[in-house]
Amino acid sequence: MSLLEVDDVVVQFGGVTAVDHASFTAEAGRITGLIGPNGAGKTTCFNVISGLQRPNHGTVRFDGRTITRLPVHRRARRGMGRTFQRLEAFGSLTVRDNVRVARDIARGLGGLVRPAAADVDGLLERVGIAAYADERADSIPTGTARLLELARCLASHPKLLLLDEPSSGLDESETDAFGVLLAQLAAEGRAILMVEHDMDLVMSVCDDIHVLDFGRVIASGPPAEVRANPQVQQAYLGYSDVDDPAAGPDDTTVLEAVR
Ligand SMILES: Nc1ncnc2c1ncn2[C@@H]1O[C@H](COP(=O)(O)OP(=O)(O)OP(=O)(O)O)[C@@H](O)[C@H]1O
Repeated sequence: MSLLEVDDVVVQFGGVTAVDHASFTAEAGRITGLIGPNGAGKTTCFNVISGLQRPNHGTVRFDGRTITRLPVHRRARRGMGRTFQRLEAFGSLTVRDNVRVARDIARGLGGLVRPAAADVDGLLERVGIAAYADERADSIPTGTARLLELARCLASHPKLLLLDEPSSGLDESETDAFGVLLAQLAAEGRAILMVEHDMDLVMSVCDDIHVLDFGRVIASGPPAEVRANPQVQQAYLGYSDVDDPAAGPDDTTVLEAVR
């Protein structure tokens, strides 16, 4: 059984079908990519999983239980953590205090079993931003702020990490370090589900990838299989090297060109 199961989910906004009978999973100990062109429905799927958006149809199961109608805070209590495309840190607090607040909120959500207090400085060290501990959160670079979001998320000991464009704002070497960190976080047993536009990162760190297009899952599988899928190439660039093998770049370039 997968830690997260999204089953036949439909979300409609008026006449727009943002998610169209989408089914996919994320497994403990693995990094799963959710990719697709702009407007494909990735953020809406994240909202359905985290409880911000009620689906018109379909089911979300987490850790063996149906959570489709569970409010956000109860999902968090069960072990779901999320970072957002838009940064959510408290700008006037220091980086360290931001993580401290996240930790304290998570402990407050703890219900019968309060999670152990996370080691705040240890978390800053872990995501590589200890040098910014005493800086105000609104004064740090965007890439660092994304790592702060990750540290805040980790402070609640999530079983599932939902990461929305976590690498945007990171430079190349920071992205490489981030990839290593993700692999470690997954190896410790967490499930990571990531929406990410950096195809190099997606292809190098993900164990499984689901591709959305117009709200539908058009491909699921390991990176090499997804990268070679003509429907995926078509969805991204309106080009398939199966239609005309001589017409375009090789499939690595096709996906890299999306960035
Ligand atoms: N609250 C809303 N009201 C109306 N339409 C919406 C709403 N949220 C999303 N949509 C529409 O649903 C579709 C899917 O949007 P969504 O933001 O989930 O896509 P996405 O894959 O995350 O895109 P991006 O990569 O640009 O963030 C789009 O057509 C979008 O315009």
